[in-house]
This record gives sequence, structure tokens and C-alpha cells, in this order.
Amino acid sequence: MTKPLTKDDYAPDDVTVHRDPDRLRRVVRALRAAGRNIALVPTMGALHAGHRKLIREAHVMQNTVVVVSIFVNPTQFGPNEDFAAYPRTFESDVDVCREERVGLVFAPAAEDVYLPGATVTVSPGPLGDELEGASRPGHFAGVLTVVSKLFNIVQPTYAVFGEKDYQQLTLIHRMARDLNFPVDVVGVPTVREADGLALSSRNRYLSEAERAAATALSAALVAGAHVSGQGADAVLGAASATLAAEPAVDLDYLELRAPDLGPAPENGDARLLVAARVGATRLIDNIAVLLGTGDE
Ligand SMILES: Nc1ncnc2c1ncn2[C@@H]1O[C@H](COP(=O)(O)OP(=O)(O)OP(=O)(O)O)[C@@H](O)[C@H]1O
Ligand SMILES: CC(C)(CO)[C@@H](O)C(=O)[O-]
Ligand code: BAL
Repeated sequence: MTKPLTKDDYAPDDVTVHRDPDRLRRVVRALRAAGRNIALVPTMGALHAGHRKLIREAHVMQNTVVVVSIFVNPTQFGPNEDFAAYPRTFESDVDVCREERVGLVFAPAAEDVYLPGATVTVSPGPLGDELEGASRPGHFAGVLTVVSKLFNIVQPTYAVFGEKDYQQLTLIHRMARDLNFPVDVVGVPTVREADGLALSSRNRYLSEAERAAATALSAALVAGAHVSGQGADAVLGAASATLAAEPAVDLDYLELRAPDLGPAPENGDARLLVAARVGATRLIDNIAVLLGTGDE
């Protein structure tokens, strides 16, 4: 039998954790009917200051209840990736959500997200096979499928994602447009450590020496951006030289693209993206660059 909603469901004064998608859907429906906006922050948990920034952006919108989903989505991991090892820190994640005045945490079980025999998925189109998708076949179909499910369960007005996963953010914008999701997709700039390393849940896999070497990724992006007035070759040259100087970095790709991840323009706005392994850990980063318009 479905439990009736209580006063706490309408006006939670502490973070409430929901595991059941149907109940969560009923709670957010009641909140919307009471005039609240819903802002969704999808995560895989192991929350850090980057996630806090997304939650704070979600609060900027007026009259909003923030919903954080915590779900390590199996369908976006390849067979040789780190699904089993991915950090799971649920209790401290709920503490972070409480500190950040999150209203609802949605932490479903995999069997409640993927029903037995489910075969329909969201196809990301050609961009899904490039950059991250070339190294992680099927990754973006997994991401877009779970994000579309979260959009349908939570029906948020806003959904907030980080620029750290720039290709993911681009594809989610496209999915919302191409499939008519009535959701405002909001991107948030990357939060970094003092030495430039982009915060990532996977940084905790790094040894001390690897952690030091990992700064080469952001340093390479900054070196590229610094010479952007001289054009694409200069950007790629400066960034490659910085990466090559760090032997512990095993480069996967370094690419310059248009802001929508189409081919890079000769002049104007572009995005420089990098992925590399440092030891066993695969890291990604990116930066905005303005090509060929400087006076260098
Ligand atoms: N440093 C960061 N700055 C801003 N947003 C971030 C940062 N790191 C992650 N995010 C965003 O948080 C959301 C949830 O990401 P996720 O839970 O996978 O964390 P993560 O740190 O990216 O983990 P991973 O190690 O898997 O890359 C995504 O929208 C992601 O882009
Ligand atoms: C968007 C997301 C939560 C989907 O599982 C994941 O890809 C992530 O954490 O960036
Ligand atoms: N933050 C992106 C999720 C992933 O790497 O699977």
C-alpha cells in the first residue's frame, strides 16, 4: 500500500532520503503543486566541493527545493572500468547535503532504476562516439539514459551539471533540446584545487606522486589558453609540451573543438579538452579558449 504523504514531505526541515522512485515522484509533485521549483543535481556520490558548488547554484534559483540524486549508474561503466571500486560514501554524502540545505536526496537501488527486461535506451548520436565516447564505448548512452530517467522521475525545472564533464554537459543540453525535455540545463564552471587540479571523486585513487603529476593536465590547458591569440597550432603545441614533460601522464586525447564540440573554428571561442591516465586513474579536464584574436 502506498504511504500517504505527511507535512514533512511538503516542507522538509531536514534532508529526507528517498530510495523509492514512485514515492520521490509523488513528493516532488506535491512540492510543485505547492508552488515550489525543483532543481535537480545528479551525482554519483563521494561528494566534494565541486558538488557543493552545483548545489549552491541550484539554490540561487528562487523558491527552489534542491534534489540531489546519488546513484552510481552501472550502465555508464565499461566492463574494465571502476564501477565496483567507485567510492561510495553515503553517510558523509547525506551530511554534505544537510550542510548545503538540500531538501531531498534520491538514492535508488539499481533494480528500481532498471526494471528486468528493459531494452530501450537513449542514443547520444555521433558525438557519443567521440572524445570520451571513443575511449568509453557506450558510456554516453548510459549517461543519457539514466539522466532521462532522473528527469522523468524528478521532473525538475532546473538540472545542474558541472563543466568538468564538458562533453556530458553538451550532450545533456542536446538531449533536452532534441527530446523536448522541459528542463533548464544549467552548467557550472569547474571547481579546482589551489594548484589547478580539477576536483573529482576519482582524485582519491591517486598516490602522492600521482597527485603531483596530475597537475600537468590543468597546467597544459592553461599553457594552451595562454597562447590562444596565436591560433590552434600554438595552443595544441604548448599544451602537448606541458603534458610531455610529465612522464607519469599517459595521454588519451588532447583536442581543440568548437564550444558545441563540433570542429574548432580558426578564430573565436573554442574548447580545449584533455583526458589522460595517471597511474591507473583516468582523469579529464577542459578549458575555454579564445582563438586567434589576440595580438601575440
Ligand atoms: N570539480 C568540479 N567542478 C564542478 N562540477 C563538478 C566537478 N566535479 C564533478 N562535477 C560535477 O558533479 C556532477 C556529478 O559528478 P560525479 O558525481 O561523477 O563527480 P566527479 O567528481 O565528476 O566524479 P568522477 O571522478 O566520476 O569524475 C557532474 O555534473 C560533474 O560534472
Ligand atoms: C550525470 C551522472 C550523475 C549520470 O550518472 C554522472 O555521469 C555524473 O556524475 O557526472
Ligand atoms: N563524472 C562522470 C561520470 C563518469 O566518469 O562515469
